[in-house]
Amino acid sequence: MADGCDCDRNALIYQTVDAALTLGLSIAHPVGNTASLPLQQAIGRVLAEECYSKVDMPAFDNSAMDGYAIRTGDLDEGPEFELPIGGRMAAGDSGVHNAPVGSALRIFTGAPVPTEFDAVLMQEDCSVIADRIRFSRRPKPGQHIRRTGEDLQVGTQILSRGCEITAREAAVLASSGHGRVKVYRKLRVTIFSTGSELREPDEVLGPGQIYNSNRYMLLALLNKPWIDLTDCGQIEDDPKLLKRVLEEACETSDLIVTTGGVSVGDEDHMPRLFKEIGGETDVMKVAMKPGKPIMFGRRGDALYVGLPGNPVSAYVTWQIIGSHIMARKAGLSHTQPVSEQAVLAEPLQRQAGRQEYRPVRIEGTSPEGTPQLRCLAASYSGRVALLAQSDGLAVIPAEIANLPEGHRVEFLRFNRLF
Ligand SMILES: Nc1nc2c(c(=O)[nH]1)N[C@H]1C(S)=C(S)[C@@H](COP(=O)(O)OP(=O)(O)OC[C@H]3O[C@@H](n4cnc5c(N)ncnc54)[C@H](O)[C@@H]3O)O[C@H]1N2
Ligand code: MOO
Repeated sequence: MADGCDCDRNALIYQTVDAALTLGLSIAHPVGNTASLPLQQAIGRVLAEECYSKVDMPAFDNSAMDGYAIRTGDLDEGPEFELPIGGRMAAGDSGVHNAPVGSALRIFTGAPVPTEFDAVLMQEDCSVIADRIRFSRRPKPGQHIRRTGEDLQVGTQILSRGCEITAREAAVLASSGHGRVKVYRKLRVTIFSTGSELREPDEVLGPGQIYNSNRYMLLALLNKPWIDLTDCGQIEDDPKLLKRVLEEACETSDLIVTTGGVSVGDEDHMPRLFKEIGGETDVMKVAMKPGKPIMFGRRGDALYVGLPGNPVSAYVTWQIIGSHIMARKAGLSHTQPVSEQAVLAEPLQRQAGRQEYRPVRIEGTSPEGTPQLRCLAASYSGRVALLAQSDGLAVIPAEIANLPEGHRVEFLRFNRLF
């Protein structure tokens, strides 16, 4: 399949993926504004402050089990032990009790353990006869008691600035007494797809027309609680129109993401138009496959990322470069993709020159537990159906052309990308 991807004559004048990414991150300053929100409204947003626990966790000594609290000093030699039940303590009780010395306290999980009691017996280990308990194993002092502050002490840092408040962060914030938190304001992102050939998936296609897949791919990729998205849909390859939409988007957005029109054809207007509206271009071409014509730059505080039109190229360039620029701009601190090691299930020959991100499927697992990858096609930048059949991207360094079966490669799983 001819897809415009195999011309590497100019690869040496292109920027490397690492250099482009470093540059992109250096120009993506987090949005300045922050807001203090009630925790329930802050869920999904990006934390804009360091958070410290406001309480000891646990806040008081409490029982880890339903059973009986006792004083180990009350026990005689054994082998059988017996104590009267002298009181009762449930979760939410204050911890004040009237159990006389030498008696056990009926207790439930989460209930305060009064200081004079030093062990809790699980009820499964006791038999209850009338109002007495009998048990045969001597409990260790401290058994089944969760001590004040053993999880976290008041003042300990629980979260760093720049994390996304997902379920785990929300839980620790709530448990440590944070009813409000400071978050970055939502990132204002505008998207549009350039191309006169594009139609919506519910329309009838005319000659030379295709369905716009990049629009829906970006809508899905940018569906984040910390993004305020403006979708301008499809824009014809009309320079005047494209220029107006791009200029307006630069005035109202922190980030503009477009697809198509960044290559060298007569209808590829975006680099020139961005310059004409006063934009400064930082990167024009990257030595990556797919996706060598990716551009990004800035105009005032707004960043512009122009992705190539080919759908797989657009997806890959977004995942490898664009998404990290966006994440940094939104205030997120962890922006690098998480990769793992894998091996090729078959040999691979290719043309060296560009760092390649090839769609692969996990075929099996090696005896050492490493995923074995099968490459689905050598030429794929327009084959969007392939993405849905793949598990991730195998990263092939620019200088390598021949990779034998079993060769180790870096593997980016789709479900660990943005
Ligand atoms: N002479 C050269 N031609 C091309 C080069 C080159 O270096 N020299 N690079 C090729 C590579 S690589 C790519 S990738 C494409 C990128 O071109 P553009 O970003 O300008 O994209 P378009 O030409 O607008 O579209 C390319 C291709 O993708 C289809 N497309 C565009 N938008 C969508 C969409 N929203 N949904 C689905 N498909 C879309 C479009 O119809 C084209 O087939 O340039 C090569 N050419
Ligand atoms: O078809 Mo191109 O190399 O992917 O961006």
